Amino acid sequence: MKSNKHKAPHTTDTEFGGAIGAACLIVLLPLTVLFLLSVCVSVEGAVLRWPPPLPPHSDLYDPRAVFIITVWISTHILLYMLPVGKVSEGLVLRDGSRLKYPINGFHALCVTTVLVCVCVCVGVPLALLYELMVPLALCAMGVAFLLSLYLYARSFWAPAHALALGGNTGHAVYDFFMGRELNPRIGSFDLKYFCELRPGLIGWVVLNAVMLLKEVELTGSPSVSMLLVNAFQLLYVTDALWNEEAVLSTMDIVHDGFGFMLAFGDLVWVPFTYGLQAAFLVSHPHTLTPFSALAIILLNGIGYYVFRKSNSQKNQFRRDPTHASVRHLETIATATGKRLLVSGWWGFVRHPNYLGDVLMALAWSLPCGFSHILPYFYVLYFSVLLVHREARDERQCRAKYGAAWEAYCSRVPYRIIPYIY
Ligand SMILES: NC(=O)C1=CN([C@@H]2O[C@H](COP(=O)(O)OP(=O)(O)OC[C@H]3O[C@@H](n4cnc5c(N)ncnc54)[C@H](OP(=O)(O)O)[C@@H]3O)[C@@H](O)[C@H]2O)C=CC1
Ligand SMILES: CC(C)CCC[C@@H](C)[C@H]1CC=C2C3=C(CC[C@@]21C)[C@@]1(C)CC[C@H](O)C(C)(C)[C@@H]1CC3
Repeated sequence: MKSNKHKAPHTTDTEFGGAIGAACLIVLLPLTVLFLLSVCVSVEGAVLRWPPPLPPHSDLYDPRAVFIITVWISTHILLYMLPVGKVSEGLVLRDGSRLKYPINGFHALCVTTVLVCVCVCVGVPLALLYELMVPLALCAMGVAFLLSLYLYARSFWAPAHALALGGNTGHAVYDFFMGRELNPRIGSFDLKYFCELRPGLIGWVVLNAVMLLKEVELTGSPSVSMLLVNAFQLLYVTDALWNEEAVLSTMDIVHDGFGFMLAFGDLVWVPFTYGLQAAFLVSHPHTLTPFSALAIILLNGIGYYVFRKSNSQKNQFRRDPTHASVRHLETIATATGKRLLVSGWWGFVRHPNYLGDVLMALAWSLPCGFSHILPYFYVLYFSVLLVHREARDERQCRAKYGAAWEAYCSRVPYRIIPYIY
């Protein structure tokens, strides 16, 4: 083992309640997924019922789930490695180098869509996956745990400059959770980038389609609520993969190490909790009036518009501040040489992209009605995640930009919601 002891970044600030918080999350996150899935398919759908309707032991493991997860991940590894689409460079790393990333996630989504359609046409019983949700989630958890152990172990062989600034306290549990290595790669295969956008994100919309097929099997036709949830979330995932290059400048890729938090988040949390609304609608049908359907479509449209426009404006500005679409915007200089936007979307609130995202999250829950809290899990969790993320980003920007950041905050006082927060 190489000794990086003297050069490796040593983290002293911790998040998520430090080692104890991380240990609790490592146990609680998988239990939460199992709990949510079990409540979701139960007839009551009541989160407060005690004891919760947990599945019997015999329903936890199914060899078919192991087979499906293996085929799924292998297919996406193959699609990632296909020499299709362009290759883009990430941001400059601490050692001055830039990594190369394949931009072919949208192709992977298209191929997956074709494969799903073929399966439906030739009569593969995809709706069966509804009954396999718990074993599938458990199997994905196994993959996330094994991957995290591998990532933690291999990080001790990584050079000091390849370690993340945030996951190196020396405390094993905390570092395992946060991730020690920034961009772990096997050859040119980037494990974090692959997991962030492929198996989990695409898996989420495929599971949504499974819920739709299950509803059709049970009732003969899809409900408007189910169609809306599927369409909204498909739009979100398609957008992420269409704008795949933009993910290269997100906090997860640029700042966070790859450890249990992201491995579990990408491979389990996203596919098995982000689509709970569709799973809920299978066992709790809800009929929307045309007026409420239109109002929900409008809300999702506004959310998407704010999310996309603000993200694109910042990405364009960071790529080329002289571009015609951004050069008229007012900015302030920072000591780093980078400028901060203080007009346009980023002069409205400090995180307009979060505002748009949370409006969409609400629009994804409303098609399920107001009889249960469960379909609102995503919007509640997501609000907490964004408030926490905003605070992390604020800390990093204050450290990076100092007085210029203070000036930005006094020019744009609200963080996410104008006049409220
Ligand atoms: N669905 C989900 O589960 C999740 C979705 N998301 C979404 O991902 C997207 C990306 O979010 P995230 O990575 O958190 O962060 P952002 O895209 O909001 O990026 C924050 C960075 O933008 C730059 N920045 C901030 N203010 C300005 C300004 N005024 N002018 C120019 N640059 C500025 C700073 O970086 P620098 O100056 O170094 O360029 C800052 O660190 C969001 O739309 C979010 O909603 C995020 C998390 C989870
Ligand atoms: C389980 C933990 C408590 C939390 C894990 C958080 C992760 C699930 C999220 C952290 C940042 C994410 C992003 C997206 C998905 C969720 C995670 C991985 C994202 C890929 C969704 C689609 C968007 O368009 C995006 C901007 C590309 C997102 C990037 C951040």
